[in-house]
Amino acid sequence: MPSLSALATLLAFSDVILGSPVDVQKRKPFSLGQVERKKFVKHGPTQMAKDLRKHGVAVPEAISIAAAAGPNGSAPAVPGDQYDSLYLTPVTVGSSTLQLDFDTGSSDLWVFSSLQASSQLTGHDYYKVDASKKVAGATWKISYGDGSGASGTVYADKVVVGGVTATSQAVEAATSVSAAFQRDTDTDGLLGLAFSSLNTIKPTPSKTWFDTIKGNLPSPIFAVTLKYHAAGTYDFGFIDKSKYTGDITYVNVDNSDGFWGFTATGYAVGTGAEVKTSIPAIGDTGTTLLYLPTAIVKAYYAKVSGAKLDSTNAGGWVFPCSATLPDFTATIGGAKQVVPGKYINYAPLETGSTTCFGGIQVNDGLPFSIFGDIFLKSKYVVHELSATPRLGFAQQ
Ligand SMILES: Cc1noc(C)c1CN(C)Cc1cc2n(n1)CCN(c1cc(N)ncn1)C2
Repeated sequence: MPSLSALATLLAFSDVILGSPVDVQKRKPFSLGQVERKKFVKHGPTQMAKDLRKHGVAVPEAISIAAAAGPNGSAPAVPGDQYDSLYLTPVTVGSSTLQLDFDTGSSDLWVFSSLQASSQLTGHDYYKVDASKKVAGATWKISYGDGSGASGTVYADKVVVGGVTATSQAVEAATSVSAAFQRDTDTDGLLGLAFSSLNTIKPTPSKTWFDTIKGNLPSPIFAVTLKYHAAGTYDFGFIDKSKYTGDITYVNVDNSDGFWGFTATGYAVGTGAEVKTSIPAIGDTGTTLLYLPTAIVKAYYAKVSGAKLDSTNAGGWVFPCSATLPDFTATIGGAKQVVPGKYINYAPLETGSTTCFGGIQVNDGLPFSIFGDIFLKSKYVVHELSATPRLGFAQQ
């Protein structure tokens, strides 16, 4: 077994020793300016593993183990309230540690900041901006599906998640946030994990944190393990077999609109037969519920005693909190993904109410279905940001 230093030497001359055939174009002499990459901290074994793989050389176990222990990271996803309305993860931004909502349905890393009126900051941790890090002329403004939103200016600063550091990440410092965010004193901002094409910074969009650091991971992946009324994890750069059962089923992603898009091919309610139908959808950790076509939602609540659509008072499908809810199954990549019925009771309409709001609601007005937290919290979901992006689903 060659030593790590021997492998380092090997790799230092890998282009020569491995003799990878090089197709040298006949061209005029030219020189390429070297620009040092400052964006992240390198990890030797990870780089070795990548270089060996690039040249088709089997990666020795010692390197694989060292790489797996490399700059990959794991961070907790803690429910923001007793109903799993959202999940929060600690992130170091500059010199502040903030609780951010990791959102695979958007692509801005924005934070409450010292630029806001102090009245907006009550109950929040916030980013203390450093004028020397301001990105001149850059602004941002984001609006979400529920009408909430925020806007502000941009700073280039250190952002650390689960021990993985981006040394100069675009940090979107809020100058103003909507009332919903002001009221939600648990959330100090969002960290977007959709595709960078959705980033709202003007005049030049920036990369998401994951896009910034993915090249320094053993693999360009992150895995989402949200849990029912419990803390889960966001893992970066590795797959943790202890977090799922059975196999991971992969599907190709359509990211043409910047989302983690996929198509489910059928559904079932409870023990009923599968109904084969195409369900265009996105995975979205920033959305609380599971939004589906009206026909599917009606078929589901037809099996719930006392369920009704109360658009006026409740804004959706409700049922007696005592109701027994059937499981919901979506077929994705040929695999049956089951959501336990009890996960589909989101919350009482208000504290003490005996009427509960459904975790499955209609996707009216949306161009696709949204597989939000109600679906995700029974799954282990691998997000692979490779040349052809993929999603992998497994049962927790
Ligand atoms: C939500 C929520 N529910 O109960 C509480 C508390 C909250 C958080 N609170 C009200 C404030 C808030 C509003 C939003 N968020 N947080 C997260 C981003 N939002 C998204 C993301 C996305 N991918 N898709 C749609 N909207 C809207």
